[in-house]
Amino acid sequence: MSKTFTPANVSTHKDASNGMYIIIDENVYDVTGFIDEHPDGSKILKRVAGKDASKKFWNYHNEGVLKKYSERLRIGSVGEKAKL
Ligand code: HEM
Repeated sequence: MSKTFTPANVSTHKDASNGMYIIIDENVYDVTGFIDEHPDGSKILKRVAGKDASKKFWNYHNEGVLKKYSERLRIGSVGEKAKL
């Protein structure tokens, strides 16, 4: 299932109480259940929860990482209007 989120909506998902979402390019990922598995640790991911992390993501990963994890973590995309 794919939803459309506004950046403002994603920004409310910044800690465990409401789930942790991050934006990479035009997509939204729910990393709540992934944070403790992240190979470089949870801290760095918690710091960008609720935000657009595209620049940082592409500093450290390649397309293959997104391909591998998209099916599990992608929950939708960023659009002008939230269709929740
Ligand atoms: C959907 C989100 C993310 C996924 C699925 C993910 C996955 C991974 C994986 C699989 C690795 C191991 C190295 C590799 O296979 O390339 C890794 C390393 C790393 N990740 Fe992430 N990551 C995510 C988001 C982020 C974000 C937002 C940041 C920074 C704010 C970050 C920072 C790092 C760093 C610094 C490393 C270590 C790179 C290195 O050793 O060269 N990651 N991540």
